[in-house]
Amino acid sequence: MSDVATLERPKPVDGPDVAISCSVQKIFYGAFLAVRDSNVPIEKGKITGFIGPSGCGKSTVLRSLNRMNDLIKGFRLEGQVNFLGQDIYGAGVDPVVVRRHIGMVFQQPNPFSMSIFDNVAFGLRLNRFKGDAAEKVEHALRRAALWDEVKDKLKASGLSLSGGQQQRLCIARAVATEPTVLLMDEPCSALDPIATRRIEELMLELKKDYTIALVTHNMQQARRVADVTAFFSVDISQGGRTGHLVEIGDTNELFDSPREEMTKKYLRGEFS
Ligand SMILES: Nc1ncnc2c1ncn2[C@@H]1O[C@H](COP(=O)(O)OP(=O)(O)OP(=O)(O)O)[C@@H](O)[C@H]1O
Repeated sequence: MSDVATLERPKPVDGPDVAISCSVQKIFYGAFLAVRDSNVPIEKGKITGFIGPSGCGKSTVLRSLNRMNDLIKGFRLEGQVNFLGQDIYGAGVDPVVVRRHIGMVFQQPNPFSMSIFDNVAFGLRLNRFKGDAAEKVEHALRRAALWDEVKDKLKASGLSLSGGQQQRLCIARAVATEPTVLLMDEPCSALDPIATRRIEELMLELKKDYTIALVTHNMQQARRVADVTAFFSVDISQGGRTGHLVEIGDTNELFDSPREEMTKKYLRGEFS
């Protein structure tokens, strides 16, 4: 019998401390069952890290939290994702509005080919912001710990910045619209160790104002920054490759005394 078969189905978690209650029964890409049975509460004011082997569905689940997967042909979610009690997949819910409240930072820094200022102001314009854009842009750049480095060259192209600066620019762009939650999909994987540390410090700073969900390949990074860690794995027992949540809990507890045998094996490096 596989480890998977012995696991109980986790129960959906909701409540006043939960910003996003994610209750996935199944996620398909076309006919392919990519993720099953994964209930992942994203707690307010905390960093929740998603770890697990390649292909276990970390990014798929993360992108489901703000309907980013809607853009992928064949994507289908069975289950429910509630943001502050509202079903984000409910009839009449505008995904653009969802993404204003639940922003995203991607693996590769992806500034637009426009000035530093315009990169940050982009989301404001998209959301028809009528107030003082300069003030908002400065505030966002300060929140992303980039202001001092770019304040004298706001008209320079965002693409002229270093990789680490570009990623902080993308974080500034994401926070400019004042979201409640930030989804970060391996935000440091393209960065050197110094730029990575900088982003990690920034995440710890940002969690004072934002709830964060973070996909990371780097278990040490999860240990350093995540308050809560969700471990996903891949079920190959039925001939497929379906990802699923194995366990979620306090980061130190998950790393030091995991409940599930599969988590123990992964942490011991027995599979990757
Ligand atoms: N756009 C897509 N179309 C079809 N299948 C996809 C798509 N995106 C992901 N998948 C598949 O869904 C499964 C989960 O992928 P996902 O990227 O979510 O995993 P992951 O845990 O984030 O992987 P990694 O750590 O390698 O980035 C994989 O089998 C992957 O091949």
